[in-house]
Amino acid sequence: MTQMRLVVVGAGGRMGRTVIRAIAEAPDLVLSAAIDTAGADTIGRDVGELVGLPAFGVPVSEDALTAFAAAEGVIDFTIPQASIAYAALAAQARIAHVIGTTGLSAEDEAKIEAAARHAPIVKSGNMSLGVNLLAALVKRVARTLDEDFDIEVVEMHHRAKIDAPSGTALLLGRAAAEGRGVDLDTQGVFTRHGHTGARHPGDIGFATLRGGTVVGEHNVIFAGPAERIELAHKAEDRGIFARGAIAAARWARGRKPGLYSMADVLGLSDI
Ligand SMILES: NC(=O)C1=CN([C@@H]2O[C@H](COP(=O)(O)OP(=O)(O)OC[C@H]3O[C@@H](n4cnc5c(N)ncnc54)[C@H](OP(=O)(O)O)[C@@H]3O)[C@@H](O)[C@H]2O)C=CC1
Ligand SMILES: O=C(O)C1=N[C@H](C(=O)O)C[C@H](O)C1
Repeated sequence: MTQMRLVVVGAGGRMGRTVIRAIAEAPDLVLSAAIDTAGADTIGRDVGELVGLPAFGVPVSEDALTAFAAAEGVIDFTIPQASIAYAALAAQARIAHVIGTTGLSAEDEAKIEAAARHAPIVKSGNMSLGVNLLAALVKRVARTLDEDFDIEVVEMHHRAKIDAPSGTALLLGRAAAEGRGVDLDTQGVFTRHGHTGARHPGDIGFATLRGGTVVGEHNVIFAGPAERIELAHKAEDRGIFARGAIAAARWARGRKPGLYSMADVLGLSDI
């Protein structure tokens, strides 16, 4: 098979740079373009130089339309507004779109679902193997335990993160809700402050910590009578997300239109 031509959007971001470095190491992939925000100071710079590698001969561009027309896939860790615009463009170009961006609203999700009618989209709040395996375990444990076990999701990320709770915390909360057979939209508790009253049975609580350079830590606690089960994941390097996104792009190459998850990519959907 020929090398897969990939576009990275959000090229100058923490994840964009990590994905570019990971693509440079993969002999079956070629970075055909790197896109950043229009007017950003990265525009025009050589992509290799941007990520601390020898020059690629590919300048960072703001022209996504031309880039998508000449590619088979796009990897996107940006912001919600950008991801929905790129989903429409990727749908037009009929190329695979891997979306790692978090903090999407219900309206954004609906737009992505609409785009997925025309091209394959793999979207996940966490692209790592470890977290997706953890989600399967959380679902399994939640299926076994009843409301005597209170479920709480605790996450910590670096100080620059702009959304809360994290996409991963929501993914894990959803796995717990699914395992228990309840709806996260009605059972989720996202803030506690002041005189809250006692915890309601069946609540799924979320707690958010921000600080320093923490890549991403998640802990799902099942707190029962006189015992507690904790399932945790600690990300030590953003490379785990980049490798997952690349695996998703390879998996989505030539696949029929649809909205897929990392559980589909990793073969974990039936757990
Ligand atoms: N699913 C997963 O596994 C993971 C998801 N994430 C998520 O990915 C997203 C990005 O994270 P991170 O890399 O840390 O954030 P950064 O802020 O470092 O990077 C985001 C990049 O997107 C760029 N950007 C914004 N708008 C556009 C646009 N219209 N076109 C092209 N580029 C654009 C920004 O440029 P500028 O600053 O110039 O506007 C910035 O360079 C977040 O939502 C995060 O939660 C992160 C890690 C793993
Ligand atoms: O913003 C980040 O950094 C991360 N975001 C994702 C999330 O919101 O869960 C994934 C990872 O934890 C890092």
